[in-house]
Parts: sequence; C-alpha cells; structure tokens
Amino acid sequence: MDYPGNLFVVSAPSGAGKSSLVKALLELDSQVYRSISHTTRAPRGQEKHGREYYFASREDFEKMIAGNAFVEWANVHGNMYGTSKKAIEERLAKGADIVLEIDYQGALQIKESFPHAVLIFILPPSWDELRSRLENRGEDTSDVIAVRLKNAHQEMSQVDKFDFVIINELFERALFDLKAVVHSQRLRFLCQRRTRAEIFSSLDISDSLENS
Ligand SMILES: Nc1nc2c(ncn2[C@@H]2O[C@H](COP(=O)(O)OP(=O)(O)O)[C@@H](O)[C@H]2O)c(=O)[nH]1
Ligand SMILES: Nc1ncnc2c1ncn2[C@@H]1O[C@H](COP(=O)(O)OP(=O)(O)O)[C@@H](O)[C@H]1O
Repeated sequence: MDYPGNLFVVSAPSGAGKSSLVKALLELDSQVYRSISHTTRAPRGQEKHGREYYFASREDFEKMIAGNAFVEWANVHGNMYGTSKKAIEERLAKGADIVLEIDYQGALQIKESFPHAVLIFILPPSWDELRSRLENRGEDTSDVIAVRLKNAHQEMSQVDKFDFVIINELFERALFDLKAVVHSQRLRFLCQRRTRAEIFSSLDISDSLENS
C-alpha cells in the first residue's frame, strides 16, 4: 500500500505528554490531521465520542476486527484500541498528512503496512515526573495509574524501534522538535516518494534537465 500523504505515528507511555503535544501541533499546522481511534475504554470526564475517540463496546470492536476494518489494533492497559482503515485511507489518498497517537504495538504494525510511516517516541524526563503528570492530570484512579506506570517499562524498552525520540521535559522545546520532524519529513518526501520528472514538472527548470 502506498499513499501520497505522510503518516506520522506518535507513541509514548501514558502521561508522557503525547496528546498535549499532538494537540499543540494541530493548532499550529492545519495540514496535519489526527486520526480518531476506536476504543473499548470508558470516556474520561471531558472526552466526547467522535472527538478524542470512537467509544465502542467490546462486542462491536470484535465485529470490526472480524470485518477487517482496522489497519492496526492492540490491547493496551486492558482495553482494545484500533485505527480504522476509514480513519486514514481517504485522507492519505488525498495527500493529507495524518498523525496517529497509538501505542508501540500499533506503531510497529503500521510500519509493516506503511513502510514510509515516521515513528516518533515521546519520553518523559524521569519516572517521578511521569508519575506526577499522571497524578496531576487527575483523570485516572490510583489503580489505573499503577497499571500505566508498570506498563511504561515495557513500552519504553521499544524506543530503539522508532525513527525519532523526543524528550518532553520543557513542553515548548518538545513541540519545536515535533514540528522539526514533521517539517523535515515533508522536505524528504519530495525525493523519497516522487520521480525526478514529477519533482521537476512543477518547476521552470524541468526542460533544461530533461535529457541529462
Ligand atoms: N494500537 C493502538 N493504540 C492506541 C490507539 N489509540 C490510542 N492508543 C494507545 O492506547 C494507550 C492508552 O491511551 P489512552 O487510554 O487515551 O490513555 P493515555 O495514553 O493515558 O492518554 C496509549 O498508549 C495510546 O497511544 C489505537 O488506535 N491503536
Ligand atoms: N512538558 C510538560 N511539562 C509538564 N507537564 C506536561 C508536559 N507535557 C504534558 N504535560 C501534562 O502532563 C499530563 C499528561 O499529558 P498528556 O498529554 O495527557 O499525556 P499522554 O497523552 O501521553 O497520556 C497532562 O496534564 C499535561 O498537561
């Protein structure tokens, strides 16, 4: 499968700041869209169906798996999460850039199906900071936080399978790094994904290089 749009995958342990960073990126960059995943997790306080996630029953989620509706899915912290084909294929085919906020299992599945996908891993500066971000977010019970911190060890051990690592210590610095990755991929895209004729066809220099 190959598409003209760029596909960015952002993974991180819970609380590292991936949702905040992706949200800030989208506010600054109108050419990038966030894919909305399906999940069996219950909505948090402010979350809305169709905005943060499509919230689904386990039964409906399993029907979607059986119907081959997902490009990737995984069980994360005891809930099912998946990216539907519908969520990304139409937009990518139109040349839009898509960002997926998914776990490392999903990220690795995406790389298999979309070798051009750019995998970005966000790390917190320390365990203490990760814990305090989860606690201060105030969305999860202490049991849920404990599971997420425990799973963070396994998740962080996957970091070397990613193309880029961003340390989210100072938020603005991490956002700058994320923007830099997106920007550099757009520039690289020209050479990676287009023939020379396609690159030159939009430029005045196309004729002079035709026979070289
Ligand atoms: N594989 C996969 N993981 C997902 C998807 N959507 C979200 N996740 C991951 O599931 C994990 C839990 O997400 P969430 O419940 O929103 O909690 P948070 O990470 O604490 O914000 C995170 O690692 C997400 O990146 C998806 O469509 N596929
Ligand atoms: N660089 C940062 N410094 C301090 N707090 C941060 C930083 N980045 C994110 N946070 C806060 O940490 C909490 C977790 O961030 P969030 O984006 O929800 O993480 P994730 O999506 O990875 O679970 C939120 O309350 C967020 O406002």
